[in-house]
Amino acid sequence: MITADHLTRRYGDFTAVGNVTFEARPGLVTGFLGPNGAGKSTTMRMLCGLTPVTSGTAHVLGMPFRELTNPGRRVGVLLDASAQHAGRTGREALTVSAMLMGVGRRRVTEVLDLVGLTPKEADRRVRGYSLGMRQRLGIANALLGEPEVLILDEPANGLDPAGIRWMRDLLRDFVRSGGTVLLSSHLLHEVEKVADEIVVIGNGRIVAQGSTEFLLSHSQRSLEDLFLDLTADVSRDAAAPATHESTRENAR
Ligand SMILES: Nc1ncnc2c1ncn2[C@@H]1O[C@H](COP(=O)(O)OP(=O)(O)OP(=O)(O)O)[C@@H](O)[C@H]1O
Repeated sequence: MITADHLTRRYGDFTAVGNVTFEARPGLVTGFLGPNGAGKSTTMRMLCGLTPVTSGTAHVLGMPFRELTNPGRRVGVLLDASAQHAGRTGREALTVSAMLMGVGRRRVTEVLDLVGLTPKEADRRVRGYSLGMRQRLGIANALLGEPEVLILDEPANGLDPAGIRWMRDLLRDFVRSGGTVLLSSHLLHEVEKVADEIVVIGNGRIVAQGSTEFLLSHSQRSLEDLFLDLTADVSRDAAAPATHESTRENAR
């Protein structure tokens, strides 16, 4: 379970994230959508204790992320695939993480195989990796500790079509076995296929949330049309965030 409760982050006078409240529940993929600069990464960083909150609370598995002992064994995080040590090989990067988490080396080979990085690719330095390969390595790192929760910021970015399908199957399998997934993405067709629940953020505020089925059945439109409508003119001065009911009005 992931819980954001009135989560707010200000930079000076600017509210990057304001009063964001939502849950991502076990057994479900929760899609986190919003235009560029809407506040998705800031929210995810607050959930992972990497950006301090101005007010509100962020809990993962019932506690602040920073209070989890050995967090990598509980929560798999991919926030920035390019933030990997360029001078290490993929295998070395994973081996260091495995050592920190107390995970056996065999798991490194397992996750490399799982994400489709060949032994030859795994032994190349990360600086020579394509975006898709970095993304696969980041996903491998998130899966390394066999966590219960995945927090993934645009994990499909740079993946080829086979990779995107693989990712979808992986996430569906993960939640089928009781895991929790929070996933941000700009690939709306993909989110429509993979997400059970959707949270839409615009200018730092939640503009809609609910089950994918609910949102789509009430709008009678694609997720792309609904998203573009909901985020077309989100005003920073807008009143309280939309709930299921007001989303229903919007979606008509
Ligand atoms: N350290 C910072 N200092 C000042 N402003 C920041 C900082 N970090 C983020 N912001 C601002 O907060 C807002 C939200 O940024 P964020 O990266 O969370 O958006 P996003 O929804 O993830 O966007 P994208 O889809 O482009 O990745 C943006 O206006 C951004 O410029």
